[in-house]
Amino acid sequence: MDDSQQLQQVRARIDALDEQIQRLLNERAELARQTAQIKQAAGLGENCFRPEREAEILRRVIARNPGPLSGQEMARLFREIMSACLALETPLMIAYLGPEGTFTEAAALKHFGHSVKTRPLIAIDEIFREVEAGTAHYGVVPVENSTEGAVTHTLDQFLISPLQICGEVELRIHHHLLSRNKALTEVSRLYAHQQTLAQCREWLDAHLAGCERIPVGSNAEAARRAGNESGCAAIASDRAREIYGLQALATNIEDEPGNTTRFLVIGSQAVVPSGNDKTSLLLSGPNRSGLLYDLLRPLADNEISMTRLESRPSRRKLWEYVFFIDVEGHMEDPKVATALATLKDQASFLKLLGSYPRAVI
Ligand SMILES: C=C(O[C@@H]1C=C(C(=O)O)C=C[C@H]1O)C(=O)O
Repeated sequence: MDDSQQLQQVRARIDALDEQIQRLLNERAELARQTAQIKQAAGLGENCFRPEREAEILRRVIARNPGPLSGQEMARLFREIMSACLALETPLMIAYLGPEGTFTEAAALKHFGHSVKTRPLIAIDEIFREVEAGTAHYGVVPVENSTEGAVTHTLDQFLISPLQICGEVELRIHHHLLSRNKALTEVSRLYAHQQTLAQCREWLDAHLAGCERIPVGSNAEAARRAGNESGCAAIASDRAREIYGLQALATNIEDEPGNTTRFLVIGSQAVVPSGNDKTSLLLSGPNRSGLLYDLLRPLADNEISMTRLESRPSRRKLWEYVFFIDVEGHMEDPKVATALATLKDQASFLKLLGSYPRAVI
């Protein structure tokens, strides 16, 4: 058998497999549709998205995957399959911190897949309002960056919003220097979001020391401006480069190679346990010595691991703070429930922001 015959044979096998995969996908879609009908008949609401079920499916895909495709790659494919199946019913509407081309858009698509509808909004409080009003099923907002820390606008919204956290997304962030101009020497003004300027400070000091740095609302907005003005550049993503037709004068200019942003998915749904969850809460008490120690003791006593602690001004009294705490486990897990019951007695203010599956992909 010569090479071309061999190739033909292998291709014929691929074609046969593709046919099977396609048939199975449609069979799966039909079953997903049936579950949606059962849920609707049972009065479980028109939104059929189940974060805990999707997280379980993705974890199982990774655990049983023999390769050669990597577990993460396979999970991404299944992410899209579930997204398409769900869109057969009411496609989800996801509000995110825009404009188009932001990392928050990338995070929203990573979490929900590409079969959802998305709506870019220009401020974090607008996303909360849109989801509260029910015009979007979920919202996606940034909450912390591994280099620069908390996104305080998001934390402050949780003080006043009734929404729950339904999920988290982690995204590796790569920043590029984008411009209409062809050389670094032609650039005298630089636009980017404040956090991004901070994440690239060392690179900018070394390569664009004399350039004016102008903070703007988002990196996508920076890219839009760089597309309209000569002699300026933006720091933004590769997606923003495509959208605004810019050239990359330098790539991956973030100071920390592991630069990662964590996003939260907000909605009005309480998520049931998935088997690997986190719980977020807000705590505060009257300012006195040992307050934080006392507030954290019930967690330690119940062997609950805290993954994050952030403090913000309470906005009620000068030098009084609220603590944002993330712990491992679901609020229905016995140990977490015991700790929360004790905390409720001790803190003057306790607000549960939600339990949700840990990020899988
Ligand atoms: C199919 C269901 O509903 C939705 C679709 C899923 C899927 O395609 O696998 C999984 C969870 C839900 O978001 C279900 O609950 O089983």
